[in-house]
Amino acid sequence: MDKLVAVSRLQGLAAVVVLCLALLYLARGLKDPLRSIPGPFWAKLSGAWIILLDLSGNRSTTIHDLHLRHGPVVRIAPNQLSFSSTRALKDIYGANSKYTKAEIYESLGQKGIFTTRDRDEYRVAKKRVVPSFSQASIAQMEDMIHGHVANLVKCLDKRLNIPLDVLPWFRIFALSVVGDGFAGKSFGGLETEKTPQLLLDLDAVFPSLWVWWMFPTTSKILQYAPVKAIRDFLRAGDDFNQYCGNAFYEYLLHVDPAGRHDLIAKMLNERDELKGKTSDIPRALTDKGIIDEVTNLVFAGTDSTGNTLSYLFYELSNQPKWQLRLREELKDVPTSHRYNVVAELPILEAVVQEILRLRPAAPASLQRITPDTGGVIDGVVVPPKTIVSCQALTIQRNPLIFPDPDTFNPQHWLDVDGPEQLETMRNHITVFGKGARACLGRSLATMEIKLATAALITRYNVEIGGVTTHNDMEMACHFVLVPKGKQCILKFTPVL
Ligand code: HEM
Repeated sequence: MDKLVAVSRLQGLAAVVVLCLALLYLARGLKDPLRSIPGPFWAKLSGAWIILLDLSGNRSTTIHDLHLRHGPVVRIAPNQLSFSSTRALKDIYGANSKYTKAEIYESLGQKGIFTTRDRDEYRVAKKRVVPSFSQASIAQMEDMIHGHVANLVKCLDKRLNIPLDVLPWFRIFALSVVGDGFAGKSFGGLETEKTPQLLLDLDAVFPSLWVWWMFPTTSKILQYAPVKAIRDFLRAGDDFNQYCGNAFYEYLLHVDPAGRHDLIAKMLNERDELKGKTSDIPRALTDKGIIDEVTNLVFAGTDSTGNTLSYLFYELSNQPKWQLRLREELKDVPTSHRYNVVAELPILEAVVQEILRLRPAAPASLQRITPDTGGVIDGVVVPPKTIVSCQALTIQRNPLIFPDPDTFNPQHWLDVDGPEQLETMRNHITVFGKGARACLGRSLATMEIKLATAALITRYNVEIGGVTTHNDMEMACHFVLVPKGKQCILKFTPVL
C-alpha cells in the first residue's frame, strides 16, 4: 500500500514538472521574436538539432530541403536563421553591411585573414594580403601552375585505363599550387607521386575543427586528455600549422626575400622596415603571425579547388558530350594553353561556372552575426546577435533562374539572353561568397581549374571507374564540400 502511494506521488510530481516545463516553453515561445519563422520543431527548441546535422555532414542538404518546403527564410536553431533570396544576400553580405563573421570562424584554424572577425584587425590584414591576389600577382603564378599541371599529367599517364581515385591527385595538385604560391614550397606530392603527410593530416583537420567549432570549451580541456588518440585528434589543426611553420623556417634558411614578391617575402620586408622604427612588432608580423597567415591560405586553397576539380571530372564522366565539346573548342588553341587564351573559351567557361553552381566547394551557411541594433533582412525583423546566413547550395539551385537546377548543364551559361539575364544569374552565384569578405583566391582557383581541365581533357577521355562512384560522390558538407565516400573513382583513357 505504502509503495502504491509513493509511486502515485512520484507520478504526480513528474506530471507537475512536465506541466511546468510546458508552461515555461509556452511562455518563452510567446516572448520569442522569431516564433513566426518556420522551421523544424527541434530547431526552435534547441541548438542540438543543427549540431547533429553539422556532425553528420548533412547541414546544407537539409537546409536546402527546408527552404524548398518553407520558402525564403527558415529557422535552423533557437537563434539562427537561414535566408535564400538575393535581397537577403545584399542585406547580410553587401557593401557597408554591419553583419560581421560569426564567432564560429575563430574556431576555423589559426588567426589569419580568413578567421579574423574584428573589422579593424581585418582591414589591416586585408591590406597586407590583398596584393598577393592582384591580377598581376596571379598572372605571375601561371608558369608555376603549368608546371604542376605537367606533373599531374605525368602521374595520370602512368595510371591510364585502370580505375583511379582522382580525389587525392586533384587535392595534391591544389596543395602544390597554394604551397608554392604562399608557403614557399609545393610539399612535393606530384613529384614523389606520394600523398604528402600534410594532406593526410588535413583529413583529420576538418573533423577536428568541426569538434572545436561545436564544443570549444570541452575541446580546450580535452586537448590535454590522458588519451593520446583524443589529444592527436584535437591537435590536428595545430599539426597542420606546424607543417606550414616548417615550410616557413625552410624559406628563411634557403630563400633570399630581397626582390621577391611572394607573401612571406612581403611580410618579412614589412617587418624589417618596422624593426628600424619601433620595437613594437605587430603579432601578424611575428614568425607565428606569418606562419598562421600562410596556414590560413594553404587551408583555404587546397580542398576547395581540389574537390571542385574532382566533381568537375565526375560530371564530365557522366556526360561525355561535354568532353567532346571541350575538346572541339580546344583543338585550335595552341598547346601551350596560355591563360589569356584559355580564360576566354566559352565552353570551358560554361563548364566551370556550372560545376561551381551545382557543386559549390563551400556549400554551407556563411554565418554572420546581427549587430547590436538588430536588423531587417529581406523584410524580416531580426533581433540583435541572431546568427544569420545564406547558403550557396540553395541560392545557386533556384529553379526560376536555373531550370532543372539539380542537373549539370553547362548550357545554362550558353543560352543566356543578353547581359541582364547574365547579371541575374551571376547575382545567384555565391560559391565564392559575396561582399567584403568574399574569397580572395577566386581568380587563382579559376585559373587552376581551367588550366588543369584544358590540359587533361585534350589528352584523356574520362569515364566512371567504379560501381560505387555515384554513391561516393553524394555531397557531404563539412564547411567544404566533400564526397561522402571520400573517393572519386574514375578511369582515364588516352584520346586517340
Ligand atoms: C573553388 C575554389 C574556392 C572556393 C569555392 C572558395 C570559396 C570561398 C568562400 C565561400 C569564402 C568566403 C567565406 C565566408 O564568407 O565566410 C572564401 C574565403 C576565402 N578564400 Fe576561398 N575559395 C576557393 C579557393 C581559394 C583559394 C585557391 C584561395 C587561395 C589561397 C582562397 C583564399 C581565400 C581567402 C584568403 C578567404 C578569406 C577572405 C576574407 O575573409 O577576406 N580560396 N573562399
